[in-house]
Amino acid sequence: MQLSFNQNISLDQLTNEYANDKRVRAGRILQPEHAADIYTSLSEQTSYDIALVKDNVPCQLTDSQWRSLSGPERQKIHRETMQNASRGVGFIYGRYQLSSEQESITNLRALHQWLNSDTVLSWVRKLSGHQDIIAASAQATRFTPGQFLTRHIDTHESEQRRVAYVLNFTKNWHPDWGGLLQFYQQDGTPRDAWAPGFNALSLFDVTHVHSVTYVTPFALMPRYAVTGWFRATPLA
Ligand SMILES: O=C(O)CCC(=O)C(=O)O
Ligand SMILES: [Fe+2]
Repeated sequence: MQLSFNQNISLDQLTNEYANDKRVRAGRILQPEHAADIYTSLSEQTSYDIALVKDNVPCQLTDSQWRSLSGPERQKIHRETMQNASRGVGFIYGRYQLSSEQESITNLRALHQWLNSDTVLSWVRKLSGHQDIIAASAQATRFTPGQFLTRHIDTHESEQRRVAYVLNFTKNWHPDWGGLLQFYQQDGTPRDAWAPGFNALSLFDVTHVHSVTYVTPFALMPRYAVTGWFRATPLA
């Protein structure tokens, strides 16, 4: 599968919008049949680790690691996650890091290659003004009820991230289910929030303060996305 932008979107218009506030989002970004294939991969072929903060260190537990923990060990992790979150720290969500060289899930490999294509990288360079962007990292994420990612910025010293992207693959998401990409002013005052869509792209400068709000217990489906950063360093 060779991905491409949906012909109906205007990249120039998105470039102009980004200039206002270093943020832009667009629906129907990929050709619909390609978005459908990626959704199938995210919902049926991807096994997600649990990303969380354990003993004050961000880490990932595989499904089997999680299942091999005793009840009290899981409760301890849950308690730490909740205590951190009460102070606005930490996260818990499903995460699958795409391998840049040998990604085995074909549709996700195609997506990662497309994100690193000249077409996409040169557009993001133009849109953001960051001429030093040379690569895009990528991870698949799944937020299920009770999961969240607290307020943060995405700057990263060694990766030299410039622009964050979120490609959402969530059909008929109800905004009351949470899982919103919430933006904040620097002092923590909430700004606007973007609900996840299907085949929808959000792009924002890594200095924007943001979070993924708590996915409520009554959300009827997981929130799937492919996210990452356009960066000035090569992928490992
Ligand atoms: O999934 C999203 O909407 C944002 C994810 C995010 O902020 C991150 O991974 O740093
Ligand atoms: Fe982020």
